[in-house]
Amino acid sequence: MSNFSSQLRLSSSSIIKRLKQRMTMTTTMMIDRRSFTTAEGSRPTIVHKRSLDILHDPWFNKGTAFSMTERDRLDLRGLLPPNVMTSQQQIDRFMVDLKRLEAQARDGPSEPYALAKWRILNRLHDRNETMYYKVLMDNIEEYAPIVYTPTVGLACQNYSGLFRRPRGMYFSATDRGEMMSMVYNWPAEQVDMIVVTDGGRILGLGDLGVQGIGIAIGKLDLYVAAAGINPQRVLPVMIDVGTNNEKLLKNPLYLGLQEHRLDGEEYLSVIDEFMEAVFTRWPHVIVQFEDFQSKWAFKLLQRYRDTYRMFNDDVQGTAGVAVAGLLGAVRAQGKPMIDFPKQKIVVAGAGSAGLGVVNAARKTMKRMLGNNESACESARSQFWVVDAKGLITEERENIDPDAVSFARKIKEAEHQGLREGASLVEVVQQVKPDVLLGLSAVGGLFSTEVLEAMKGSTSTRPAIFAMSNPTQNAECTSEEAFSIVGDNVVFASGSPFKDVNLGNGQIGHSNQGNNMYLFPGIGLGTLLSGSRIISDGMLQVAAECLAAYMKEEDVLQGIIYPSISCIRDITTKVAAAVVKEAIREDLAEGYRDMDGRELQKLSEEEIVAYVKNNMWNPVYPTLVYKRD
Ligand SMILES: NC(=O)C1=CN([C@@H]2O[C@H](COP(=O)(O)OP(=O)(O)OC[C@H]3O[C@@H](n4cnc5c(N)ncnc54)[C@H](O)[C@@H]3O)[C@@H](O)[C@H]2O)C=CC1
Ligand SMILES: CC(=O)C(=O)O
Ligand SMILES: [Mg+2]
Repeated sequence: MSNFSSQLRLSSSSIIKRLKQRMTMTTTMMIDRRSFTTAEGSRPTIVHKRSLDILHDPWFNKGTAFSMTERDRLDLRGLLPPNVMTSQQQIDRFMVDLKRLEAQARDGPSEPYALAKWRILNRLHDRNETMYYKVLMDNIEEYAPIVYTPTVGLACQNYSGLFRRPRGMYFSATDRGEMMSMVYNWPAEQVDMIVVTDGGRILGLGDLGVQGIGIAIGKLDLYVAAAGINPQRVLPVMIDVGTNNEKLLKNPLYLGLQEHRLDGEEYLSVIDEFMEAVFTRWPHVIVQFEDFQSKWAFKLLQRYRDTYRMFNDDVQGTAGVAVAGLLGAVRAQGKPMIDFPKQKIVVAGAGSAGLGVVNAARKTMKRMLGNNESACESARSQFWVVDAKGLITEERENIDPDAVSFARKIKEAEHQGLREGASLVEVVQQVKPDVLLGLSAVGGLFSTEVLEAMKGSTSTRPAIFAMSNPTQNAECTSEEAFSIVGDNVVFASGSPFKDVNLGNGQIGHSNQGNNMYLFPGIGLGTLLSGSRIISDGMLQVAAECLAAYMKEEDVLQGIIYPSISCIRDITTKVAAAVVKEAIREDLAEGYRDMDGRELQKLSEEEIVAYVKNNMWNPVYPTLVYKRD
């Protein structure tokens, strides 16, 4: 270590102090009409509106929590009931209303009940963002399944009916040639994070067209809650290129373009124009691609990843989360992670998610085996990929070009007693895998027969990952996995399931294996590092960080993912790991007044402090009016 860097370490607490000061200064300097302070809530925010305009602006509205002096300052006196409430009293009042719904739902949780909760939360989101995120963050275990999977799926399916107030931006095929100017219609001067979808494949629910904007909103809710991205700097985007969903095409109340999806070069030109427009207005923004059909997911990722700050959550986020879970499943067997390359893995589903997972898991095995040719071959031979047509081998006719490198050699298949197109149950029976992982979007695909076949697994602790969303699309339930395969199973699913009571005081743990554990940290880490691209290395360290987060004693009990209540903590760590890797790869150009060179000087501890200090918290700032 150089003298300089050891001195740096010695004085790390003073540097953290310096960091804090600098970041406070940055906040002050950057105050614009839309920004407001975060942690302390004491620094005033300048607003350029008053009276009812303030009450109708969810970015600034505090409702009954406006103090009397603020009511005077902002011409609000008389426009609100006189009793000034604390933010906690406001939340208590809101929760009484929400919980009343629970008491009325005598049949227990049901879809209409979940959707009613979504509507109540959505209305709060429209009225008062600070309070909305406070409620969400304080009750994340209860409300993540409402604003995110599974209920967000239901909300998307019903979006044309549920739509009240717009949120986010809509770019459509009819806006070609206009995007560069219309992007300036968005009121925020600064946008850090965009989640964009074309609605082509929303969760496992298929083509939902324009209604898919709900998933972009739900993902960004997690960016705010988990990563502390300022809600005034997130932008959900729907690119409406039409829909091939016949029901929507015929529905007179559908809100999107009622024409078939654009394809080929026409489609690409729309997405190209959108990317150029948003990166022209906000050169530092990060764009997360979400729920595109697989045929576009891979193509667009290849097209943009070396030029723009973007990633595909379904391909790359899911891959990292799955790899972390697969490593956990090895540890749950009492084995070291380095034994991962010995695992036999059957994957059902060869779309953006399934192939993304196999690709990343193979790379991890290869690295563990020494990264040479034989390591590559060895890693390849551990995976068996099955799609709607059965086992994928080199004999597959008209094989999807994205799946070619995952096809088994016909000799290998025969050696295993299998053939092209063998059914999932046959593959499981013959391979006797350690892990059965589903990303097929087919609810119940892991039938009793398939799960019975998993009893033949050569693992001491077979793992079942039913990762498809939402709940009804999960390949099996946790109850089915434990009751059919056995108490020793390691279980994970994309949408949450309850733990299973195994009797004798034992619990079968239901883990949630969802990309929500990575995408917020990948986004935040990229933002704060100022990396121009999102490298494989940055994604890799994110996955490793998630894997390392789990403690040995938990993993041995079959707990391979953290509880969602830790999501802010895990996101902080993932983001710090991503920043560190971007610095190591010399990609980090810095963020605001923390330039690349300053970043290079930070110790690990300082990087974590830097991340934490840049996370937004739901605290009402003091508002001060100034004329435009
Ligand atoms: N847990 C998580 O974090 C994530 C879960 N997902 C879920 O993964 C699912 C798939 O997403 P994509 O790959 O983008 O969709 P996709 O539609 O591109 O792929 C589905 C794949 O499943 C295959 N399949 C269909 N029927 C099958 C059957 N009977 N047996 C075996 N395979 C079958 C299809 O041939 C295709 O290869 C969705 O339900 C999505 O919600 C996606 C991303 C993240
Ligand atoms: C979780 C997610 O990204 C999906 O199901 O598509
Ligand atoms: Mg997705």
